[in-house]
Amino acid sequence: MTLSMLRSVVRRTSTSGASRLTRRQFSSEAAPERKVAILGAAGGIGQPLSLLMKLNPLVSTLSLYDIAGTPGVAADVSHINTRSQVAGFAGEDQLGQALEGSDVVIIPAGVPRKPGMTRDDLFNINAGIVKSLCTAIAKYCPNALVNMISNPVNSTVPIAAEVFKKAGTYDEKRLFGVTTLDVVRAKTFYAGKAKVNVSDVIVPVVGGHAGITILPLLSQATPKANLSDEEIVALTKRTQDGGTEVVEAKAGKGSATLSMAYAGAIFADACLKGLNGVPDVVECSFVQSNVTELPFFASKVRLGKNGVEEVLGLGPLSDYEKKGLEALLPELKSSIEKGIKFANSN
Ligand SMILES: NC(=O)c1ccc[n+]([C@@H]2O[C@H](COP(=O)([O-])OP(=O)(O)OC[C@H]3O[C@@H](n4cnc5c(N)ncnc54)[C@H](O)[C@@H]3O)[C@@H](O)[C@H]2O)c1
Ligand SMILES: O=C(O)C[C@H](O)C(=O)O
Repeated sequence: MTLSMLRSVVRRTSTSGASRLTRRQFSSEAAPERKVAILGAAGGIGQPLSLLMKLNPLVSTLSLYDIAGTPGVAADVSHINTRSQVAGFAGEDQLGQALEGSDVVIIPAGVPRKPGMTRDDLFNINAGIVKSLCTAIAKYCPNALVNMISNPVNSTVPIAAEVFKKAGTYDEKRLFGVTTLDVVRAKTFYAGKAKVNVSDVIVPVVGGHAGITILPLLSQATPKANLSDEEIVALTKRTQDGGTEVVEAKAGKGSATLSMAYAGAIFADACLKGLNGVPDVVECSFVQSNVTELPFFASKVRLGKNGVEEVLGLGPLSDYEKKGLEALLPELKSSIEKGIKFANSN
């Protein structure tokens, strides 16, 4: 892959074409100073995500944090010929320094699934990791936009919200569960079935980020295609099971890392564009929401200078999607409640 191909990754968005404007609007010299911190930067997602964020011209400082291994990752990516200055931080005593002044904090820290596990099986380990990292975010960069990748996202986002509430720093506009990989998958699978160019495809994915809580709205997919009901069901299920497809193929060696780094880079890029005032930046994300009766829900979100500018509604749903929505609410509710309970009792 050439450098220009890699760079083009960060110029794309999954639900909005508007973000393609960025490189025209901000040359790297004119773009504001932006610090991005990656927590878990030495991991399977963290390393390729560090590479992709190093290629993003909107980043001026890239801060790579992990419990170990980050000085090496930082030294490696720092030799790449792009704008940002890179620094690696390892161990808890360097976490504050890693976070201070961050505009965007991306969190892929935590354990991944093995075959046979659900994302919820990661809760016991990852909930504690997320809680301690968010406690540090509240202390060292309370105004940062937080991009939560660590699973189970349906619970880790509510945990983060509770930690920030307790610290008195919670701003619902600044907390995001990263569900971009579901959109990336839905686009790829839809493009294959509809026989259209994937770069032209738009598919919103709503709900949450686990199994049936992932609901691609294929009735709203464009370019339009004449797919049968069976094809819609199969595409929905494949999108819902996309993570498991990768976990099984990796056969014990973890879950999606490369496609997740791609998705995480798209979402972080959208956050930076929003912060920089680029208009009409829209991505799907799991955020505090009034779209359903649940306190958190993934849907299209307009990003702006303060983070979430507007949580967009669902739009018209097919009967199949209405049933999918009804079915996902109880599971999503219980995952959200589990996160809230953990944060308040530990
Ligand atoms: N949201 C999504 O769509 C999505 C997609 C893929 C994976 N994930 C999740 O992302 C997480 C990471 O996956 P991975 O494949 O990169 O795992 P990995 O094990 O390869 O890397 C995780 C990294 O986190 C680090 N870490 C652990 N505790 C930490 C702490 N307290 N502070 C900082 N870093 C810490 C580890 O040292 C490791 O380097 C998993 O929970 C996985 O389920 C989410
Ligand atoms: O499936 C997983 O465990 C990782 C991630 O949530 C994914 O969707 O790939």
